[in-house]
Amino acid sequence: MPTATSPSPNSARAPVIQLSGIGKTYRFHRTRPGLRGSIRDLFGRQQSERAAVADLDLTIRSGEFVGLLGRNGAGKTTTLKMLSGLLRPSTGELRVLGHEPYRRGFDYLRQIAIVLGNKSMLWWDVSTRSNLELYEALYDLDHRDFERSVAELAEMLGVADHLDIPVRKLSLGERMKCELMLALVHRPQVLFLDEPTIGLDVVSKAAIRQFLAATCAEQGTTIILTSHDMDDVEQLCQRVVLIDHGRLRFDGTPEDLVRSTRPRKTVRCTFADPPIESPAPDLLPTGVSLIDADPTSGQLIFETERDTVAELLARATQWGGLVDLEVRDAELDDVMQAVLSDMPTVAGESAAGDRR
Ligand SMILES: Nc1ncnc2c1ncn2[C@@H]1O[C@H](COP(=O)(O)OP(=O)(O)OP(=O)(O)O)[C@@H](O)[C@H]1O
Repeated sequence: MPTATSPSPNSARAPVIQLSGIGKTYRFHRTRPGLRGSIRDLFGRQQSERAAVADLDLTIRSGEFVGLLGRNGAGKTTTLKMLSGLLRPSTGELRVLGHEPYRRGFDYLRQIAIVLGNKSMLWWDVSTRSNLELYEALYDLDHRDFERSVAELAEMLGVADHLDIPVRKLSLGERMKCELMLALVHRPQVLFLDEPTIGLDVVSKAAIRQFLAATCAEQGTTIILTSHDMDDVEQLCQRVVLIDHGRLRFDGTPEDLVRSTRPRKTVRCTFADPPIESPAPDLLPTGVSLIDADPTSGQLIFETERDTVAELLARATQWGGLVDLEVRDAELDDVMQAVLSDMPTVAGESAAGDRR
């Protein structure tokens, strides 16, 4: 399990988001089971608390596209909610664009946007255009700038034909694109995305990823994304921040995460006529292992240290009949699976007092 943090590749740019010792503890009450339990609850409820985020230090710079990763319950949404001002941190100092987000000052809100994949910000009974016009009034946008933004966003997202249809009649993919339009119509500097591609088909996912990549690259928008879809992360994020039980476990590039977790390379050799199914270990360079052999397709798959790849390729060429080969790092998906299954599953909950 990697614990190291590596410096951001964008360290020359201005910090936009700064978290120092940020923690969030939820307080809630537990209900007792059964009728007797409900009656006892009337006279005093069991209080509990859960530390969802603890001691988080992080700096994110202008124009970065950062993936906030972790398994279910790791504290990603809580972190995004603190960043966007929906929640106030219990401890620590948090600044986004120089503002304390929880104050929800208008100056701050007009510079950010949040898109929650499982919660709509659009008003369902009216069209997307009406929703956009509401935002135009809310943010007091210049009408010509607004029209230009709407036209550009609609073209980039391919939703020009859907703008005048009531939101409830849109498909999930169409609605998600309209959610993004609504979030970006006032040209925010920072965009928070919580699972924006959840439940979408491959075509819609690809369109949204392309749009987000262009928004970050062309507009310079700083984007923080949480997603369980590692293709989102691999294709979009220059940096990944891995949290577990609300604590920072890794901060670096996706490539660094892969290398520090699964440093070995996979070499897939395809032979016209597979020469060996289970090669004797002395046929392979030291440190190379055969992890799969498929005589039907003629494929042999090896795992090897980086510096043994060339030697393995030289041997494979000598075996004859080599028609194709592929050398690659482990997939981010496999890496995340390895990293997450490595982490202990303790619940960060404690009784805060029992007012019986
Ligand atoms: N309002 C709340 N009251 C009490 N506990 C909460 C509340 N909201 C979240 N939690 C708890 O805080 C922890 C972190 O939740 P959070 O939603 O931030 O996780 P997450 O990483 O976004 O998970 P997922 O990937 O499943 O969305 C979880 O254990 C969750 O049960």
